[in-house]
Amino acid sequence: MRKKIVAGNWKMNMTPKEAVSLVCELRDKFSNRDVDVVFCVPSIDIIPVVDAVKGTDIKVGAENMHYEEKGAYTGEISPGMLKEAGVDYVIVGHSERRQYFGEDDECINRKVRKAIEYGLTPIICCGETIQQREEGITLDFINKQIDAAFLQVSAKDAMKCVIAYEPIWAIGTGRVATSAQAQEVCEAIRLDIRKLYGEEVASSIRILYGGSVNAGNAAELFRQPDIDGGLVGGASLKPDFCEIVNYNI
Ligand SMILES: O=C[C@H](O)COP(=O)(O)O
Repeated sequence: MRKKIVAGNWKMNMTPKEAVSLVCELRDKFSNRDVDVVFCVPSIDIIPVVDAVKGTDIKVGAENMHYEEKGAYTGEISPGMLKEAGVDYVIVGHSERRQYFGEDDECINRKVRKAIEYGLTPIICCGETIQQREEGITLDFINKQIDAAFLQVSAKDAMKCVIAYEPIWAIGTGRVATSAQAQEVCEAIRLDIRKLYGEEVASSIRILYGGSVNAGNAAELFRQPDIDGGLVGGASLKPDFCEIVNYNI
C-alpha cells in the first residue's frame, strides 16, 4: 500500500515572515496520518520553515536546485546546501522551469541523479501542453519525459523518487483534469516505470497529480488507483491545503 503525499509548491510566493506565519497557522491542522505532508518553498524560506515544522512530521522541499555541487553559478543553490538546511524533497523539472528557464530533459536527468546522490527525494514533474493533448500525443510525450528523467537511475534509486503528472493546461488555470484523464496518464506512467524497472518499482513508486487541485476536487482525484496524492500550487498558500491533506477525514 503506497502512502499518499500532498506537497505544496509555493512557487515565488511568501516572504520569510509570511512563510512562518502560514506554517504556524497550518501545522497543527493536518490530522491525516495516511498522508505525508511536504512544503516546497522558495530558497529564502527554507531555513525558517524547517525551524517552524520542527517537532512535527511535516517535511520541507525545495522548488529547484543546481545539478553541480559548487562553483561559479550565480544565484543558484546546491544539493549540499539544501541537505544541510534540512530539506528532504526537491521539485525537479516543473513545467515553469522548463518553459521560463530553458531546462531540458538532460538537465532534469542530471538534477534527478544529483538529488538522489545527496539523499534528497526528487519530485519529478512531467506534463503535456493543450496542443499535445489535442493532437493525441499525450501518453507518448509523457513517456519520453519519464524515460529521459530516469536515464542512468538504478531500480533501487528509482523506487525512492516521486513523479508528479501536471498537465500544463491545468496549472493555475482552475481547469482541473478530470479524474479519468488524470488516472489514465498516471496509469500510463506506472506502466512505463514497469517497463523500465519491473513490478516492484512500479508498484511502490508514488505518482502525484498536479494542476488546479483544491479542497473540492482532491478526494475524487486521490481515490484513483494510480494517483498517490497531489502537487498543489495556489491552494497550498491557504487553509485549503489542510482540507486537501485531510481529504478523506
Ligand atoms: O506545482 C504545482 C502546480 O504547478 C499546480 O499549480 P496549481 O495548483 O496552482 O494549478
